[in-house]
Amino acid sequence: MSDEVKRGLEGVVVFESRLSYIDGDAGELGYRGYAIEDFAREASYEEVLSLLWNGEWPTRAEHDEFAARLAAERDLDPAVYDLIEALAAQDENPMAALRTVVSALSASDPDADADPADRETNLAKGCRITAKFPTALAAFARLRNGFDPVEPREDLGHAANFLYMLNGEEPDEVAAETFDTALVLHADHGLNASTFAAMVTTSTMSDLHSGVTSAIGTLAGSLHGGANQNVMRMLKEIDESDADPGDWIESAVEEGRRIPGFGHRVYNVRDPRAGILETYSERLGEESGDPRWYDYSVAIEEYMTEEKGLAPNVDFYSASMYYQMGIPMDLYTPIFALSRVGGWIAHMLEQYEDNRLIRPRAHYVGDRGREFVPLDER
Ligand SMILES: CC(=O)SCCNC(=O)CCNC(=O)[C@H](O)C(C)(C)COP(=O)(O)OP(=O)(O)OC[C@H]1O[C@@H](n2cnc3c(N)ncnc32)[C@H](O)[C@@H]1OP(=O)(O)O
Ligand SMILES: O=C([O-])CC(=O)C(=O)O
Repeated sequence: MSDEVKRGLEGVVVFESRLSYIDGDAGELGYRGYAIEDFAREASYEEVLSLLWNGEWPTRAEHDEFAARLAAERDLDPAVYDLIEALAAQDENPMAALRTVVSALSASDPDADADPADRETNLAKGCRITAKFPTALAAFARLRNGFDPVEPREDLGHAANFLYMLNGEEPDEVAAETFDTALVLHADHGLNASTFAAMVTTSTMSDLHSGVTSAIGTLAGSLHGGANQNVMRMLKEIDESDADPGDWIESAVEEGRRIPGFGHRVYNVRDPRAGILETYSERLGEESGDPRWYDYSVAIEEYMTEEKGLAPNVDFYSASMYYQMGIPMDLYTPIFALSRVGGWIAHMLEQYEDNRLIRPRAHYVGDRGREFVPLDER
């Protein structure tokens, strides 16, 4: 057994998967063999869920049936609303609130005690978790601002319904489609840290709610999903400084700051999702007549790419896009979770089919053979 330490498990291959294909040198990403550029603008999040969970794009009839099933699961138990109200009253961090709520959802799940590996039960549970996420997050966001939650509407798609519940008014078609594309692009990405956390949990034959709870906690950090809100905080900092964005970023890098939205463990080139999100950020700036946030982003990218050899990841342009859609900054990471929950569940479903406990080793470098001295003799 080798004691070579692979820090951060870099380059270690631990599973076979049929879910997402990533070529980090070519900047390519596909779900189940379909390149994201070919479907991201056209396929809905519901279609992508079907593709990830079942392996094929749904037919129209399958899609309508699945979308209706998902929409019918959006309601929350009154006890869950009470919990959300208590978390909002404490002004809890939204990712912590979402993590707590998902854990609590298992209490009212009809299949909570079922065999954790049963595929049909997990598809039903997965549907419920995915459907209830947006309702919980929108209710939390409204309650903390002193507004009543807005009941979900079954006649709206997943993306449009979230914006409706968040803002209390139905989004226009462009906003709904833009948000839907963001959900599609964030849905899966191989063995990223949060997916891996879910899979470590699953590997003990624990259940879906536990896996999703582990994953949310892992997505929250600033090196992973938490970077999107930090990108926007950086853009605001630049705006408030009145400095030229190129000069600002140069000083920040010289000070040794880690620039959110840049660098990636797998991509050595531009993340293909960034290119698509960039087009939305640019368009929103043009439409509002205030291209500032997009322009700052472009200036930062130019500097980071040319001077540091670091390219933007998915979190970079999603930030200015969400900001221009009027979404509060601290909801960007929970919104990432609203989408990625589909990928987490897909990987857990795949893993239950052929599970083995995940249990790596540490190379022990501490002392051995030390003599124990009882408490009162120390
Ligand atoms: C959805 C997602 O999770 S996408 C990633 C979101 N996270 C971010 O955007 C946070 C900023 N980026 C980063 O911190 C990193 O690029 C990560 C965590 C994404 C990838 O990290 P790793 O593969 O472990 O690379 P690591 O952290 O070892 O960095 C390698 C080198 O590049 C530098 N580097 C990497 N990213 C950045 C960055 N964003 N800003 C400045 N320097 C960076 C590191 O300082 C390091 O330099 P060194 O070798 O001189 O010390
Ligand atoms: O794959 C990763 O390490 C991070 C990432 O881009 C994602 O989770 O979407």
